[in-house]
Amino acid sequence: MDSVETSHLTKRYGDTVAVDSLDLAVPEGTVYGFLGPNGAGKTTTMRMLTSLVRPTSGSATVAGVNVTDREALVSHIGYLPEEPPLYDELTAREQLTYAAGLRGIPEPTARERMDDYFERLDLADDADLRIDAYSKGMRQKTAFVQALLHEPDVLFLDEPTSGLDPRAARTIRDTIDGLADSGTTVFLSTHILPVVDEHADVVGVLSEGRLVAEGPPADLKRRADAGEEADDDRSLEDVFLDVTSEDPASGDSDSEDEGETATPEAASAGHGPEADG
Ligand SMILES: Nc1ncnc2c1ncn2[C@@H]1O[C@H](COP(=O)(O)OP(=O)(O)OP(=O)(O)O)[C@@H](O)[C@H]1O
Repeated sequence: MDSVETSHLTKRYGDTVAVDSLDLAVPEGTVYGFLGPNGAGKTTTMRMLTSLVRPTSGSATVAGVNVTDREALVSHIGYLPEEPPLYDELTAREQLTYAAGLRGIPEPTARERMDDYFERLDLADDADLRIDAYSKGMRQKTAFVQALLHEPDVLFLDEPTSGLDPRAARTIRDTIDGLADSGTTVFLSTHILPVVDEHADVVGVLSEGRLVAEGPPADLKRRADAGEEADDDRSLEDVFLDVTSEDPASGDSDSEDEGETATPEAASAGHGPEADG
């Protein structure tokens, strides 16, 4: 069974098709690098897969659970969104104890896991300070631990190393590798392509709501090479710019304009709360 399966998954906001008939099949224990220009539909996809917004049409299961069944889904998933929900008036330890309680994790277990992550992420000395005194990186570390404290089957991460110093970023990336080795599926959305290149088993590139390329990073680079003069230095960035530069799905893909990777409309993403989730 695949950990993440979607079939014609679609989300519309009025006239905007944020996600357009997406078909995914992500095997257990995979690190899936989810790429795409601003406004491509990555966040919307992850919000559907974590049951925060309802698909307009199509279907999806995560860890075998239909994403419309939020109650059944929550124990199987962890989500680190771009702007993590934390209570400023709590300390990191209080915040995580509270989150662990909601997930039904026994307190001694929660404490043990927390202390382990605090050590690894260099947060131990600050774990009893209020979050409103935290730097962006300290908040990010707290939210990362919150997303995985209950050892979910599938972990959705949106820019997990955002605001982190190099050592903490490395720890997070090592943690991702370790989780995948032990069978956790990690769905990783980031604009930092070298991270995806190094850690993802499979990469999917979304553009205007559609999946325009998918495969192991090495395959994508090799495939991209085939149409070019011999060039051993193709990077994932080159592939990304190629497949998102025009609308490849329409077959109209000869473009020189490397800088533009999304339509201006698609780039002006708004992330307001939604009534139908
Ligand atoms: N709540 C909403 N209401 C209306 N439109 C929305 C909403 N959320 C997203 N959209 C639109 O859906 C499209 C996809 O947005 P989404 O946030 O999923 O993109 P993204 O790939 O995560 O972008 P980024 O890389 O900038 O975070 C955009 O056109 C955006 O404006």
